[in-house]
Amino acid sequence: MSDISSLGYVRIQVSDPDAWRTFAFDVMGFAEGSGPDPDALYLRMDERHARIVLVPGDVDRLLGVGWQARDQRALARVVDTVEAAGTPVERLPVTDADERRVEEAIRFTDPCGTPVEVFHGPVLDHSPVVTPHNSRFVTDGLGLGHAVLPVTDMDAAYRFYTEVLGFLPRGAFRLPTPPEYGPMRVRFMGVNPRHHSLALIPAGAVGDPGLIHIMVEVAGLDDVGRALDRVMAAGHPLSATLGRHTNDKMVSFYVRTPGGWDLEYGTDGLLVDERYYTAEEITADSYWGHDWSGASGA
Ligand SMILES: Cc1ccc(O)c(O)c1CC[C@@H]1C(=O)CC[C@]2(C)C(=O)CC[C@@H]12
Ligand SMILES: [Fe+2]
Repeated sequence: MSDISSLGYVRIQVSDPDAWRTFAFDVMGFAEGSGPDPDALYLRMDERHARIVLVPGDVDRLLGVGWQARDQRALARVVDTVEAAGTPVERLPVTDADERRVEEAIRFTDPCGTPVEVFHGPVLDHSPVVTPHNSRFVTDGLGLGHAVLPVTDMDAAYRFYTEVLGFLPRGAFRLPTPPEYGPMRVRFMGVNPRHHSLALIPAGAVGDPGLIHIMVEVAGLDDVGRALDRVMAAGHPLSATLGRHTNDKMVSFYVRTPGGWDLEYGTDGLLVDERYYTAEEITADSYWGHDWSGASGA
């Protein structure tokens, strides 16, 4: 198994924090978390201080994808294997670890330039998780959700995550592109029963924001439906309508965030049993729905 246990947090720079405040709390129903930066927005989902940290800045840009290791020994093994693979690793100073509300963290960039952090020892917030619309987020043992990243070199990135970091392949989706381009695949990887905590999508270049989407899971279809009602009422554009995916079986919709990337908001995700799972290639992204044509809501 991987020394990575789950997707712990994401840190993202945002150019329009005012729009984000309303979007995150009033519309998407995150609880307001806490943290040291009075200008940052802390999106809380569970007993962590924050799962999504939004830092105001000049452009919208992914600052770090934070992967959780079980303990300090697992983190030390990650340092060794990443350095042995030829990637320099930076140990974060205590002030940076404190800011992230973790005991210890490291940072490096993956082969396509995505900023990656690995940490252990999250500091918990035991106060009740009071979400504005009573949504309950599903994170126990599964992490915050999944991140989907654009990659310029799929083979290098896929090898790095699976062979260096030990992510488990959880199948692929062959994109419907003309045969002369050769096969282009979205690749999915997991580190726990959540079907995928990471997906990689082929991209010509990785420009800002450096992030395709973040998925968060809520406990029931009513949480998804009521969030969708609020999204439509607030006039946020849908990137994809409600639908059910063929691989993780999740019912979700995708809304364009003020940061120029999508938030996937879903429920009923598959829990993979590693004893029986074998990686597979899906031929459609969804059983129904997930209309990406932009006709609705945009
Ligand atoms: C196929 C799939 C299964 C489960 C997911 O959580 C998930 O995000 C996806 C990807 C959906 C979709 C796709 O397959 C084609 C390429 C798309 C449109 C993108 O560029 C972002 C989302 C991708
Ligand atoms: Fe997704």
